[in-house]
Amino acid sequence: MKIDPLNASSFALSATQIAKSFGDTEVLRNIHLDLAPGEVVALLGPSGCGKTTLLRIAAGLLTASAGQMQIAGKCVVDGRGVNTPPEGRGIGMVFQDYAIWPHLSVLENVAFPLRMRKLGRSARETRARRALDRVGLAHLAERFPGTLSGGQQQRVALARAIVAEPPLVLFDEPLSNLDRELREGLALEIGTLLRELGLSAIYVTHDQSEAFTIADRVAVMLGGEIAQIDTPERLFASPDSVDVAQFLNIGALIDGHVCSTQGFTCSRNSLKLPDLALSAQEGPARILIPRTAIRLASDGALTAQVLRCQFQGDRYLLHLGLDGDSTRLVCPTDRPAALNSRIPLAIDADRLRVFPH
Ligand SMILES: Nc1ncnc2c1ncn2[C@@H]1O[C@H](COP(=O)(O)OP(=O)(O)OP(=O)(O)O)[C@@H](O)[C@H]1O
Repeated sequence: MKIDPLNASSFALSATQIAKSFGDTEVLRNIHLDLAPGEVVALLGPSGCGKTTLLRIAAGLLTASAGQMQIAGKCVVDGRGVNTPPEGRGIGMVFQDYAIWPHLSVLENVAFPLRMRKLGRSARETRARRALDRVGLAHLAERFPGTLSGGQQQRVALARAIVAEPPLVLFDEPLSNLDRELREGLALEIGTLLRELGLSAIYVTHDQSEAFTIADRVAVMLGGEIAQIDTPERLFASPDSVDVAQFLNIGALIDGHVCSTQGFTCSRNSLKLPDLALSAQEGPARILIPRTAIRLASDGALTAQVLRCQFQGDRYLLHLGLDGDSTRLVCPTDRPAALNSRIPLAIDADRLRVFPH
């Protein structure tokens, strides 16, 4: 059977050439983003790269300067004056500051979107209790938000965002006010819940591990553009650019030269990786040595000095200096190594990436 590719109207969200400027400052440029139904995409990037601006345009809280956007097949932005207000987009939203009403009980807060959709009282209550049950808060339905912890308040906001099972849920750094342990647990729960309910979502964060936990695909945003959008695994295995590799902190980046006879030679000629079957074209290049490409091996081709041995609870991270070069590498191991000791390293050539200059 022939499967039709998705067209714009079958996407949960489809954005084309979205741009945004504040005065003379261009903050977003040429944004293309398609979300399949049931897909979760994280917008990941450093502070100021435009993640929140893009999310606010999707929410209808900001007007795009150019471009088109459809949500569940409905045009909400067309760059010629159409800008459907938030309440007309039928989306769920979860913000960093929870944005739940202190004067309403937990149940009333969660039922609120259903009230806006004119559902009867008993249907509202049944669905709100079900949503609360899904986030593990059924027992707190009658309480008021002021009596809840930060993590519980964020679950209320989550229950409210999903209660109407909207075509799209938007998350703006929802966990950044919580401590690390709670953040990790809730990120897992949110990811599971979105998948169980088959909801589509855009999730803004600057936390890589949160993005990788929750999202099917991650859009790395740099300087107002989507630099790369891919699954977490592919982003790590095949970053499209030096900037993406640097932002994701995948490994060491070394300037040098690719030569068919000598392999890779660094610019000061002190680091040579002659045995690597590099398929890159000859010439000046930067090589990425991911941390996953390095392992301790008695027959390793390189020698390095242990500059620091960092205990991380379930493993050690060795900070290494390569012989005759200022390059620093990190290598995870399950055993500690003595400071300043010299250790042999093997490099998995298949995992190296070469970026020609
Ligand atoms: N209302 C505004 N007026 C002028 N500039 C703005 C406005 N809102 C955002 N900006 C600028 O747009 C850029 C992108 O901001 P945005 O909040 O989208 O970044 P972000 O990636 O979400 O950052 P963070 O992770 O710090 O929240 C920033 O340089 C910011 O100063």
